[in-house]
Amino acid sequence: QDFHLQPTPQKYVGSEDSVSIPAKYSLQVGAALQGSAAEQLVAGLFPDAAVTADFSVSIGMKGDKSIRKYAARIPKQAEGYYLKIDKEGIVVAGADRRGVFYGVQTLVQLIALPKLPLAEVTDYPDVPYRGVVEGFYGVPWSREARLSQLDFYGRNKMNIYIYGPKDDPYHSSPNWRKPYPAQEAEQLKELVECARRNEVLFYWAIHPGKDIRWNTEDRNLLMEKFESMYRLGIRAFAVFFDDISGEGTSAEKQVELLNDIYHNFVKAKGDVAPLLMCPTEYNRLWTKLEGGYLATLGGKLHPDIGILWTGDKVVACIDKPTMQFVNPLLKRKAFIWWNFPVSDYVRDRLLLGAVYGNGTDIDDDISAFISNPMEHAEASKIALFSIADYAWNMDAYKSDASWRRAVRYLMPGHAAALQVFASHNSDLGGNEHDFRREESEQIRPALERLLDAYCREGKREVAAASAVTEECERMIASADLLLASDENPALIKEITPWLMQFKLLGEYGREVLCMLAAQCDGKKTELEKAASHAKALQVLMTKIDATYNQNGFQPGVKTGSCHLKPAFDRLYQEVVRRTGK
Ligand SMILES: CC(=O)N[C@H]1c2[nH]c(C(=O)Nc3ccccc3)c[n+]2[C@H](CO)[C@@H](O)[C@@H]1O
Repeated sequence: QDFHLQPTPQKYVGSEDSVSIPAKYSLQVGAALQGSAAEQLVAGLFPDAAVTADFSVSIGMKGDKSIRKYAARIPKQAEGYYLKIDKEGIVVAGADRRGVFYGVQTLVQLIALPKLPLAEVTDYPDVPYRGVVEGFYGVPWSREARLSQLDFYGRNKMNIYIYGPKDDPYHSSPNWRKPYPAQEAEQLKELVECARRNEVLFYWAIHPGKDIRWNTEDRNLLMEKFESMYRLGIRAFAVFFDDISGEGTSAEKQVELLNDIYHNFVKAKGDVAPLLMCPTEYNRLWTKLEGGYLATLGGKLHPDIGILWTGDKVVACIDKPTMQFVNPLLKRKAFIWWNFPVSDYVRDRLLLGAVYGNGTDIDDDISAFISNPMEHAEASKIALFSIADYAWNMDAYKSDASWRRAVRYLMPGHAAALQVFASHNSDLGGNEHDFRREESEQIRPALERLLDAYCREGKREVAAASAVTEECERMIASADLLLASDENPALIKEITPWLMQFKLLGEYGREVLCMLAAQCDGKKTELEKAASHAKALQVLMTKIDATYNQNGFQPGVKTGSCHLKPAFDRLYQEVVRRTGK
């Protein structure tokens, strides 16, 4: 099998045999699916159905007559589906509406193969809610980026998106009390419809805690804001109380507000998804058990209200002990808000590395696993692809393989080049949350051998030098290939400053290795030539760092900063020292 379904299904039984969908086929779609996203997806896949034909396509939900023969094969889990492809036809039988949609999404992937394999897929998600919270500080995503994200979530079986950009003044202070202006309102309506087409629950979050007053006026203003969002088509709501101080932090007042919203808005409307809240104490490190904040939430917040949690720290991987601490306090399964690949506290870096470190035994302990991504929407898809894979089927999750599939998914025509770039743009460097990621792992041993041999003994370890030189050549070529590519313009636009810096870093590394060779061989003229080029490249990297991405927090453009750049700088200094310059 030379393909991999995304996310990895719970059970796939395929065969080498295949079938071609004949020109004449019949199509049956269960009545309950009328107007659904699944029906729209199927209509695009099978536009020319005949009334009768030998080859039949049957798409239905549990209870539909069209798939009753397969009812027993439908998984009992919510959003599960059974998919069968044989010589006589295709069946997609879903446990529910979203399950049908996911079964059709899997069919879309199989139909895209060179040959449609005969297969049976029995599949369902491990985690009920899987998706994204646009919850970062910094430039909120654009309309185009959000539309692209929602389509991506539909294809990757993510079912939730929470709109909560910290720097949207109508989500947070000062304008959370005010309705959106007309243009923004229209864009939100458009997003809600796009989410529906992708079977994504569109949550709108409010962040009132910075200046909320616990009085009737603000209560009414908040309720009216929710009403105005409801009129835009939003049917899922959240209240965030993170990163605030003052009277907004009162657990009792937060509980009273949330329960009021639950009873008098969510239940009253009857068609609104479960209410969610982000607590002020949203991670273990900040929990003051003696203060009773979490105990108050756990004991008094209506049990149907979901409570978000970032883990043992603001930025931390999630494991069984994490959940064993928080769930008893909240008296419910926490709704995980994973602060990765968010980079709003290391804005000079791109976090393009693999998704790893979370427990694969926590599927029964969490009600959700949602990711807080980077302001770079397209680049975030590398991590989001794997988060979708992990949350759908934890047992099958293989971090590195998923990461490579994610890279290929984003740029199939330049996967090798993007993989080189991503492998050296993953660590955060020193940061306030002490959260680090692996970077440059494959070349790291050669770097260490090269450094050790030269810095300790003044020797050029030939094999290591050759490996590092080859990596520098790969860096230079990859940067050029990606900068010249028009395969994924949104991605290239986001990462161009880092690609420019990455190419310079590759050239710098190559020149430093020339310096080292010339010094070892006693070639003075070559050494001087390489040294002056390396120095010029240092100046150019400094200029890039001072020119691009000049945000007010962590300005600049860092790349290969965990192992590559430090090693090249160390070697440069050592050559200079050894030549007595
Ligand atoms: C729940 C949560 O993570 N809230 C915010 C958040 N808060 C923090 C803090 O570190 N907040 C903080 C630190 C010190 C003092 C007050 C607040 C990080 N993050 C995320 C990552 O930067 C950020 O994207 C997010 O909006």
